[in-house]
Amino acid sequence: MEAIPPGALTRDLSTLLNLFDFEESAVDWMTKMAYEYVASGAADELTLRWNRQALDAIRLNPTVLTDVSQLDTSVSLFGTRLSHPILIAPTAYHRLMHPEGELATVRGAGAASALYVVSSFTTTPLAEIAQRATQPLWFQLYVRDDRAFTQNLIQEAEALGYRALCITVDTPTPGVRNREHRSHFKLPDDVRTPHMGGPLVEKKPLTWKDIEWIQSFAKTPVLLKGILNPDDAERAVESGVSGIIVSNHGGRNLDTVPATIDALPRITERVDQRMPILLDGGIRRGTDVLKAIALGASAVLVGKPICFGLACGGAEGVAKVLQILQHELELAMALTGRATLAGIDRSVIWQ
Ligand SMILES: Cc1cc2nc3c(=O)[nH]c(=O)nc-3n(C[C@H](O)[C@H](O)[C@H](O)COP(=O)(O)O)c2cc1C
Ligand SMILES: CCCCC(=O)C(=O)O
Repeated sequence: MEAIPPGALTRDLSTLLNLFDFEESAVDWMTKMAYEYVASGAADELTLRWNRQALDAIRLNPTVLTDVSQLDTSVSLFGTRLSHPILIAPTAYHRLMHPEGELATVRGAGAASALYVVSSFTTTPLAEIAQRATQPLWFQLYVRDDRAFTQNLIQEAEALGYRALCITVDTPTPGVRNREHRSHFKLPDDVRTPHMGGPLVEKKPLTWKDIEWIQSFAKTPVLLKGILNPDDAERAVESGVSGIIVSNHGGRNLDTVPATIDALPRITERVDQRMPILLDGGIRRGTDVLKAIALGASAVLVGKPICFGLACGGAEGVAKVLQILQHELELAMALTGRATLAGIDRSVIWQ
């Protein structure tokens, strides 16, 4: 790994005003390999681009002269009250982005009152993250062929106070990652993943039977991360899981699947309030959060911007990314005449 640039922990973030600024600045603070790993999408990166383009293409239909003097962005998920609906998506290898890795992320989450979904590929032990958490944590699970290992990992996370389990179901294999390969992605020797051992090279298929098996002993709510197909959403309801995350893995797995915001309305319709739906993919502006909620999401997650925030400024960078998005959401609510998240319905979308 190249040396961490001098002053890495004290750089000035005041000129970074939105999430795109963070991405642009992060290029200067990351190794080429780390930047390519985070920023790239699968194959021709069509889905990666569509995630953004589809959000941009949605126009808003504001209501004027409503009382927006008291904005309330809070939401309850599985019995936990959150002060805003913007969660940290699980992303691997934070020590590749900043020397403090996940310990910086969890401090940033605390400063921004954000729920943090910790990746199976964390480069910091789950216990150390939990020790420093002041906001709720969830755990993202990659199911390994060794099911006893998986069961132990789930039980370890639960015992440490992780409050929900997000099982990633869209990655029977990683996708075509040309940019990652071109930059010769390899974890530096001093960056380890204490809960995963090696990379994902699983042979035993993960199926609905495994989801039932996990639910037979899991004590915390189980969510499926990576649903795009309404039939799968229906099956998820039938399988008794507590929620789903509509996700195309940030455009990193199967290229040419639709933007998540385009997949959301059909899933919302099919699920018909039977469980909460979360969404990630391309959320960069407060208006994006508002659009996702209008189309049926209870909350959203952000992936790449958190990695870029971490690279630009450790905990402070993570907190600032989240605070910007949260503030932009408040402005979007005030300007569309919606004082609460419950008030953000489809009528806020220009049809
Ligand atoms: C660098 C990086 C690493 C990721 N690692 C994981 C992971 O370990 N587990 C997982 O379920 N998803 C992982 N994801 C996918 C994210 O959880 C999320 O679905 C996606 O990044 C959301 O899109 P966005 O980056 O446009 O916000 C990763 C994404 C990125 C960019
Ligand atoms: C095999 C997946 C590793 C982490 C991940 O989910 C990602 O890079 O998107």
